[in-house]
Amino acid sequence: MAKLEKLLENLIEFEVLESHFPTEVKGITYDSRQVKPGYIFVCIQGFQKDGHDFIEDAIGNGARVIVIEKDVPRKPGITYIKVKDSRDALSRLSEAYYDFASRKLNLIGVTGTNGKTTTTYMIESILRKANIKTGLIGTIRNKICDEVFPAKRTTPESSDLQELFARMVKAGVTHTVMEVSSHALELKRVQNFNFKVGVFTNITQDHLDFHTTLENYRQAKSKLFQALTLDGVGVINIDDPSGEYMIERCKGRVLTYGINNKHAEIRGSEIKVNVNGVSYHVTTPVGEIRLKLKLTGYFNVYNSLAAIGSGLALNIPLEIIKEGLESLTGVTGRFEQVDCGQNFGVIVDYAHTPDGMENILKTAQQIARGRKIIVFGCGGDRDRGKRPIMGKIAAKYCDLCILTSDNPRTEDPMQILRDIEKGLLELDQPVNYRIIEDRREAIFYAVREARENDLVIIMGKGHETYQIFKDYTIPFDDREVAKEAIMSL
Ligand SMILES: CC(=O)N[C@H]1[C@@H](OP(=O)(O)OP(=O)(O)OC[C@H]2O[C@@H](n3ccc(=O)[nH]c3=O)[C@H](O)[C@@H]2O)O[C@H](CO)[C@@H](O)[C@@H]1O[C@H](C)C(=O)N[C@@H](C)C(=O)N[C@H](CCC(=O)O)C(=O)O
Ligand SMILES: Nc1ncnc2c1ncn2[C@@H]1O[C@H](COP(=O)(O)OP(=O)(O)OP(=O)(O)O)[C@@H](O)[C@H]1O
Ligand SMILES: N[C@H](CCC[C@H](N)C(=O)O)C(=O)O
Ligand SMILES: [Mg+2]
Repeated sequence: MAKLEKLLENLIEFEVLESHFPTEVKGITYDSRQVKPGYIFVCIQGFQKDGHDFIEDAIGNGARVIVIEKDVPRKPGITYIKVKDSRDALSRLSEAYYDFASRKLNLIGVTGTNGKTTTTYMIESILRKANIKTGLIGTIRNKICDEVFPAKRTTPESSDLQELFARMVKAGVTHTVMEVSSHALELKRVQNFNFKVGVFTNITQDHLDFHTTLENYRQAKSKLFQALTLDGVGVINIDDPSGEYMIERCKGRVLTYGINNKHAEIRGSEIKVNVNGVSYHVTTPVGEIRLKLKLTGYFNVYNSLAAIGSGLALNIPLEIIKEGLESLTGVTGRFEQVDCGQNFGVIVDYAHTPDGMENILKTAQQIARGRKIIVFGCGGDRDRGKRPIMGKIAAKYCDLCILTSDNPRTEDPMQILRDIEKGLLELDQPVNYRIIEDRREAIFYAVREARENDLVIIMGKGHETYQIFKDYTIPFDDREVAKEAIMSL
């Protein structure tokens, strides 16, 4: 509970159009359906809907303070506050409502097209090894110490974040590691936050439906490095073509990592990838270590170098960093093996971008002893440009490609598959492929086709336990379906 007057001290540029002070505030939200008595309702003009259209619902649910960007008919007994930017106001009001919880935590933010979830898991493991009480926010789940909470999106809305932070502070958490998506940076979900560490993994094509150009996408990502604390550190991949761009925009100290660039301060070498993991050597400004990760793939060396940089930025000893990384056994739905004793391999992975896919298939090539069979699709209502590119990559690396639905959302599933097929057919060589729209059938088909030593890669949905169609969502878990398919042999 807080006094509205107190919260308004944290707002800039606002006008109280109608006031009924003093007002006790019992919560704050941007969604009329979440309003409870005594809540502030902040109206956001979104991409699909306009929050101003739901003011009546919000008042019906008990909102007594309405934050607006444009003029609306007023009702007696209700306080109306007009602001220039509702998303900014949401962030500022909730920051004050939750007693500036974000400032009481050491925030470690990870951004980049691929590797955010994996890197946050690695950093969490290091922090825990150092006996630090941690919070985690990301695609798979949110965590406060050992307590797990479901995640709706990669980076929640600002008020939901502040609420989580407040619970973290209450639980004694001192460090919070979070994924910071480009949507979050663009839509001000992390506006006014100060990050102690900002990590840049990489930028490759994705989300052009939202950002329209790669330049806008890159610029959105760079905002994380402008939001560092004065003593903050930007941990930046300088093998990535956008690394330099992030360095130029980094407000704090820079710590670079890489494999190819000999100027990288944290540098991996002597990399050996095998089916159960990867081993390599790392030089850092404070010493050298040999590492044996239980996660496989060349790309995971990059993720771990980012995690090492974060650990060093937080003054964690190298030995503890090594222990933290080596004790991580895997990340749900990322190169996860499904083993029911069958004589071929089955991997479930979350690659959903051309770069992620290429990385996984290169790893598959390094470890596979037989044919590679891929089952994948692309999400609807997301970047359409990546579809043919992914088709082409699949055809280049795999002996059999099975195109199937991912989350079609509001799009026609067959149209998505035809978009992928276009790329698949661009290759000069003949491609062995099938289109099976139903994902369950597709997985069963792949498993039935697999012979001894083959590798079936079921890609794109990883940890997801649902499939989203236009008008409904069904429970769906690639790992469970793969098990059923194997057991049916
Ligand atoms: C493009 C995008 O990110 N959109 C998000 C954004 O939508 P929006 O602001 O346009 O909102 P809107 O749906 O048009 O509605 C406008 C306002 O009316 C409100 N409303 C709406 C209906 C109602 O009955 N009552 C009501 O008050 C809404 O709560 C909202 O405040 O804010 C909404 C509320 O928080 C989000 O649900 C919505 O996420 C959509 C569903 C989404 O799919 N987002 C994805 C793309 C996303 O954010 N992904 C990133 C990263 C992905 C990655 O890691 O690769 C993520 O961080 O998860
Ligand atoms: N550093 C990396 N470079 C390229 N591909 C990667 C990297 N790390 C992971 N991947 C691939 O991308 C997939 C997603 O990885 P992860 O979940 O860690 O990324 P993310 O950035 O959190 O994704 P999202 O944008 O959905 O939150 C993995 O399953 C793997 O196939
Ligand atoms: N966080 C990513 C995940 C995509 C995963 C894929 N299964 C899809 O639904 O497109 C996104 O929202 O673009
Ligand atoms: Mg993620």
